[in-house]
Amino acid sequence: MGGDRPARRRGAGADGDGPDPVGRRGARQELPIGSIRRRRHHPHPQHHHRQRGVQDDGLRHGLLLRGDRAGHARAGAAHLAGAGGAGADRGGRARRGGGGAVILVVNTGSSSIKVAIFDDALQQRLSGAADGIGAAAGGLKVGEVTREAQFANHVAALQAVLEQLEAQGFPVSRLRATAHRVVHGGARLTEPVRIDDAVVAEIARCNPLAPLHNPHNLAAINALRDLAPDLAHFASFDTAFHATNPPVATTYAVPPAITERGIRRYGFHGISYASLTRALPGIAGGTLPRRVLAFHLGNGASLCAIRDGRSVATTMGYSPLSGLTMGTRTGDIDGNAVLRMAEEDGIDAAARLLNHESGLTGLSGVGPDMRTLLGDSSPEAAFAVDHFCYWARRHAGSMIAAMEGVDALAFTGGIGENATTVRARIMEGLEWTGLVPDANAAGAARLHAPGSSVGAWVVPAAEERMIAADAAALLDADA
Ligand SMILES: Nc1ncnc2c1ncn2[C@@H]1O[C@H](COP(=O)(O)OP(=O)(O)O)[C@@H](O)[C@H]1O
Ligand SMILES: CC(=O)OP(=O)(O)O
Ligand SMILES: [Mg+2]
Repeated sequence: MGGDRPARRRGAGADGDGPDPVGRRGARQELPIGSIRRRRHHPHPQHHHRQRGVQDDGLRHGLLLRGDRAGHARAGAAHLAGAGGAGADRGGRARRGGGGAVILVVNTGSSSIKVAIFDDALQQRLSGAADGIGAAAGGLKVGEVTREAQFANHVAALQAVLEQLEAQGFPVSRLRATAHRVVHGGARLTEPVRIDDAVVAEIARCNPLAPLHNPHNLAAINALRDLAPDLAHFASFDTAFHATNPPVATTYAVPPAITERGIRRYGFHGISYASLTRALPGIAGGTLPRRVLAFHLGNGASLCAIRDGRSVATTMGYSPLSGLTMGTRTGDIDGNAVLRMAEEDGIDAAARLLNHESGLTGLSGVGPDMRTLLGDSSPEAAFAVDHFCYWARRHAGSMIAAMEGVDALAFTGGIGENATTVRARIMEGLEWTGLVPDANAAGAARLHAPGSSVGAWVVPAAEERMIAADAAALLDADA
């Protein structure tokens, strides 16, 4: 899957460009419908009371959906009728994308939106991504169509993606449901859910806990709920897989009154870990190893100790800031150091520094992109890569202790799937576990030598398929 991802441009790193690090802005982005036809026009009384609290990048352009719903629905329909575009009618002409209703999965990251279309058999029919959102240079790739683009904000990027999906046979009118990755579900949203106003409010409540992610997740959810109010919309949560962590793992050593305020460890990348747990037996052959140490190494990076298929410990905590060194995030840092920065530089500057200007970017002065760093000859870039590998190994020791040993390692995410030298350096540091790494060639799924007492595997990230499966299960339960 990593191979499908559009190349990231220097300076357009995943985490570095979000302009609102503490998620304080209240206004919402709105989706200019342009040529996109709303699925059905059906004014919704509750709709006007929906929780907002979504980031607004400050730009409003084109036709705003909420300005004149009926008018735009008519304009959109007229445009489609005139254009005779692929998939312009629900039951009639053959569409380029083939027949049948589909699920649209939306994975909104800090500077990218990945989408995928799944049919009833959960076969992926089309995938796409817009990246470099908010940066000077971005890109759009949907199916075989690729172009350079500049996206001022997530809603503009979503619109471009939807237009391309429509052009390739998957208009909004053909959707059975939309299904979203939501990074932070807090303590209450611990299973996939159908989105209603209460769910939106709860997600918005978690915005300050995942400032690089939740506001963008909500922007996409609100835009699609506006566009297709009658459609079923679902959310799967990155935090949910870790709901099985014991209290001793999730509780910070603070008085209970603080914990009750929600200040505890949650953990993230859970959709990726859930999907890895399902996929590993098929890749490794046999049943799921009893103790799996999973490495999700992307722009955000974390580890998860998975015992008997359940998360028992993970490196991220209250927010996706802690644990490993990341593209732009510090990973673990002493609370008193944070207080000092807040005191001397102000809270906003400290939040920006911790979330956007640190990690590989801060250490190297080059940027967050591992591929770029590996090709950079400066000592700073080399030190940033050293730091990443060293802390991945150190945290690995902690995860192994939490599950009292390890039977298999599994690497996923853009770095985990593709950066062979990074993987090799992490594995070299774990040979004390009984792991004997193999040649570790690019493209290999098996990374351990014959006779190694610990397995090591590459598991392509399949978050989108997992989210589609969650939504399909809820649709079936409703039927
Ligand atoms: N061939 C490669 N070699 C080294 N690093 C790579 C390669 N392909 C992707 N990456 C790295 O993967 C990271 C992005 O991971 P990804 O999982 O796509 O991020 P996101 O968190 O945005 O989903 C970047 O640091 C990128 O440089
Ligand atoms: C939770 C998180 O860090 O996500 P991402 O890797 O997409 O930034
Ligand atoms: Mg990711």
